[in-house]
Amino acid sequence: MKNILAPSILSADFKVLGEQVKTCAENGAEYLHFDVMDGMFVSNISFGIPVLASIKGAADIVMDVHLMIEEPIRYVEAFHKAGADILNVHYEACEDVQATLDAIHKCGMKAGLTIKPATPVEVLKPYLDQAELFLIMSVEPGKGGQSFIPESLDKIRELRGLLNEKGLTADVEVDGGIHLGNAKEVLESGANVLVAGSAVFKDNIAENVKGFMEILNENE
Ligand SMILES: O=C(CO)[C@H](O)[C@H](O)COP(=O)(O)O
Ligand SMILES: [Fe+2]
Repeated sequence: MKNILAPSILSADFKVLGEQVKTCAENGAEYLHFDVMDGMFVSNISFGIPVLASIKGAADIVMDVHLMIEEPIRYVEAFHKAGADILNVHYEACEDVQATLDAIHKCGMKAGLTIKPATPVEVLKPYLDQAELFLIMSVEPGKGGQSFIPESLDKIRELRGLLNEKGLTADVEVDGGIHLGNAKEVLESGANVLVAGSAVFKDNIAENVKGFMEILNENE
């Protein structure tokens, strides 16, 4: 299973966003994690459709969009048009999860289904063959720079186990509090896509991405 780094631009320097995205891609990051917050599902507001459309051309990288918004089905088409490749929606934010995943697929995007730290993996069972990616939040969604919740490791193991039982090879992505010191154990638990915001965009971005790529490649 391919291991992938998804730098979260929530911690980027927006004055030079395009350059920083290019640095991530040039040093091995394959996904760019794009956190959208609506001030309702989470209390913060981040950025949205025009920013995505604008950075789409900055580098050759898969746009992995994490929608922390209520009723994301309303915006599926708009994010597709702006350049999303993978659209992650929260289980907790959808009135009709299946209809939302279907809408994402209808536009030709990959679907990601996301759960918050307090939501059990069990709720994903009906959708295991309905999404290409499952995102386990390892912090409370809403802001970057928080500490990894250790119980997330059990959730990752449980989810990978359920997928394996069914012979499914979906991406298991983990988001929140990931750094060079805990990346290996997150991968060993069964994740293959690591989101990292503050650990990538502090100090030397190229060196940080290279450090993650080394761990990702060693643990494939
Ligand atoms: O979805 C998110 C927050 O809601 C971010 O993707 C996440 O927190 C990444 O930031 P960091 O690596 O600094 O924890
Ligand atoms: Fe995120």
